[in-house]
Amino acid sequence: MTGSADDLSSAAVLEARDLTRTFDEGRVRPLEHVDVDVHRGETLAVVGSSGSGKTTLLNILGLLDRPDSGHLAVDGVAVDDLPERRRAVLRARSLGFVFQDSLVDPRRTAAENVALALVFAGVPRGDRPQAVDRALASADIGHRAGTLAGNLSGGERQRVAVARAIAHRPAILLCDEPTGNLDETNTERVFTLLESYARSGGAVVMVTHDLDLAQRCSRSIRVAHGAVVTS
Ligand SMILES: Nc1ncnc2c1ncn2[C@@H]1O[C@H](COP(=O)(O)OP(=O)(O)OP(=O)(O)O)[C@@H](O)[C@H]1O
Repeated sequence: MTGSADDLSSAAVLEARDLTRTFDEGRVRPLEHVDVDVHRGETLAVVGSSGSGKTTLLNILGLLDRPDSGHLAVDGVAVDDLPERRRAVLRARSLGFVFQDSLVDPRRTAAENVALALVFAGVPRGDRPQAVDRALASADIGHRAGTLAGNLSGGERQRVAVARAIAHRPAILLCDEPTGNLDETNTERVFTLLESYARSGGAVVMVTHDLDLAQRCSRSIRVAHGAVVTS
C-alpha cells in the first residue's frame, strides 16, 4: 500500500462501472448495471437482505468471480481483459480478505499463518519477519504469536485472520461478515482494527448484517433488486 494517513488521496482504489452478474441463465440477477467506487481511508459498509447480492459484489471486487459485463479497476489496474495469472498476482498483492470464518490453519502458529500469507503476496523473505510482527501487533495479538491457531479463542483467531489479511499492506481490505461469529467485545475489537487500517490509508469494504456497525462506517451502500444505492 502506498498511501498513508497523511496522503489519503481521493482517487478510487476500486472502481466498478456498469457491473452485471446473473446466475441460472439469467433467472437470478443480483447485480444489474451497478457502479461502486471505494477510496483510500474509507470504511464502506455493504448491507442488504439475505440473497440480495452482497457476496456476489464482494467476490467480483475481490477478483474471485467475473461479472457478465461491466468494467472494474483494482488499485489502478483495469482487470476486464487481464488473464487469470495476472489477476491472481493483483489479488495477492493489492487485496486482503477477511471472512466470517477465515479458516486460519489450526496446526500452524499465529505467526506462521501470517508468514504464509506473505509468501503468497510475494513479500521478500527478508522482509517477512518484521511484517509478521508488525501485523500481529497491529491486530493486538502479538502476545500469542507462537501459539497454535487451533489453541486460540474464536476472537483471537479472527484477529490473526485480520493480521494475515493486512500483513502485506494491501490497498484494499475486503471483509465478508468479519464479525459474524463474534460476541460484542470481539466484534468491537475487530471493527476497531478495520477502522484503524482505513485510517492508515487502506480502503476497507465490509459486508455486514450489523446495522450499528454499518452506521459507524464512513459510508454505506445497500444492495437490493439488482441495484446498489447509497443508504
Ligand atoms: N454460483 C451461484 N450460482 C447460482 N446462484 C447463485 C450463485 N451465487 C449466488 N447465487 C444467487 O445470487 C443471489 C445473491 O447471492 P449472494 O450470496 O450474493 O447474496 P448475499 O446478499 O451475500 O446473501 P447473504 O446475506 O445471505 O449471505 C442469491 O439468490 C444466490 O442464490
